Amino acid sequence: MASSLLPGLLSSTLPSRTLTRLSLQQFPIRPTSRTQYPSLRVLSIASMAYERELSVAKKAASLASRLCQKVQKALLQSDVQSKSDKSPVTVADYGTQALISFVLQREIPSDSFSLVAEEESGDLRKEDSKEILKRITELVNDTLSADGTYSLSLSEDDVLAAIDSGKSEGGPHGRHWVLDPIDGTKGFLRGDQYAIALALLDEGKVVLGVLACPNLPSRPIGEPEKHSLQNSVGCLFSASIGGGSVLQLLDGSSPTKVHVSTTENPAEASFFESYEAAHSMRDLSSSIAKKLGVQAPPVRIDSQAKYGALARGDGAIYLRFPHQGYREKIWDHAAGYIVVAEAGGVASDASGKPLDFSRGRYLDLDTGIIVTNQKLMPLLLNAVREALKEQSQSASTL
Ligand SMILES: Nc1ncnc2c1ncn2[C@@H]1O[C@H](COP(=O)(O)O)[C@@H](OP(=O)(O)O)[C@H]1O
Ligand SMILES: [Mg+2]
Ligand SMILES: [Mg+2]
Ligand SMILES: [Mg+2]
Repeated sequence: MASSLLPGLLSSTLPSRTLTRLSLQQFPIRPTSRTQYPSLRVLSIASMAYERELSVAKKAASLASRLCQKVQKALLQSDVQSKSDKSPVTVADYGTQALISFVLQREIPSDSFSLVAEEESGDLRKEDSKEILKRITELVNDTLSADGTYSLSLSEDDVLAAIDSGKSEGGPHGRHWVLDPIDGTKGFLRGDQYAIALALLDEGKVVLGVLACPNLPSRPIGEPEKHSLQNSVGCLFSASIGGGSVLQLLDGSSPTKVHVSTTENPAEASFFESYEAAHSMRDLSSSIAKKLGVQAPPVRIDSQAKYGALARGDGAIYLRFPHQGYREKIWDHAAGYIVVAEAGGVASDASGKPLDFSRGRYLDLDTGIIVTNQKLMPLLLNAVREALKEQSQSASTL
């Protein structure tokens, strides 16, 4: 588990000869009044089986959202790198992954710690990344010390090791944390929506999920602004299996249970899709929406904030149809999936098969992902089937 992270972590605080005999349990957590999350009411309505894991996941995601907000406020060009697949990655993606990996290992010590996460440290270990690594380490340490829970400081090696703890392959056995440190990095860079998405798999099933959406308004998307008090931003969705889905504000307001829209009438339903046109085929979504009789234009926002918004009923449908050849990763959906499922929604691939998170880092699925409420799902599946048939017919006549 934390073996790779632990020695470096402790090296600044302990004589090296003591390192082999120490475990993380020997460093008790010291909560302060500021870090006492308003978790009591949440825990009373959430499944007790994963109570501790859920509370740690919420704490980790909340801390990470502070780190991300700080970076988003003062985004510098030097904070952004381009990965080998040309997608952007920022100091906040790396910092969040290191921070959450550290908090999980520290607070839930386990010999079989496993984390399936998006980022890895390869680029940060290069000679020209020294400055960026220093900045990430400072960000992580500043966030930890501002919180007051931890009195130690991570070294650059600790940060690299914490990031690389996310290399697990996941799979159908045992427990695996699943993390997208910033989902919607493009939205984050634009100053729009993004989410910190953390879930836990147990024997191949998603058993809890936390979605921190620092820029998501507390009022429903699309609803006109009313009173200034209702205009706060920063939502924390959390769910554990059998415990329902809960929304609280990142500023710590009291939690409330959320439920997906109960509409049975597609004409009243609005649908979400990616803000980025390259991430989902818009002509296909629009053909599906038309067949269903959806009247409203699509609501386009980045990240798993779409799942959060759907879970509280802001819209009734989420359509995601990546271009051919794109393979969905489990961290792009695990947390959002359980937040919606526990709010009474259903998610499946385009052929109606449930999403299977037990097959490793990828979600191997048929064509796309669709999410809605129980009543609309059969209608939606019919519309998807017809639209896909038409799409393949028109492709074969070209
Ligand atoms: N061509 C593509 N098709 C579908 N999804 C893509 C994509 N390129 C990137 N993505 C994924 O889309 C995620 C963002 O989702 P959304 O479109 O809902 O905002 C990205 O997550 P990251 O931002 O974590 O890399 C990335 O994993
Ligand atoms: Mg990415
Ligand atoms: Mg993502
Ligand atoms: Mg990401």
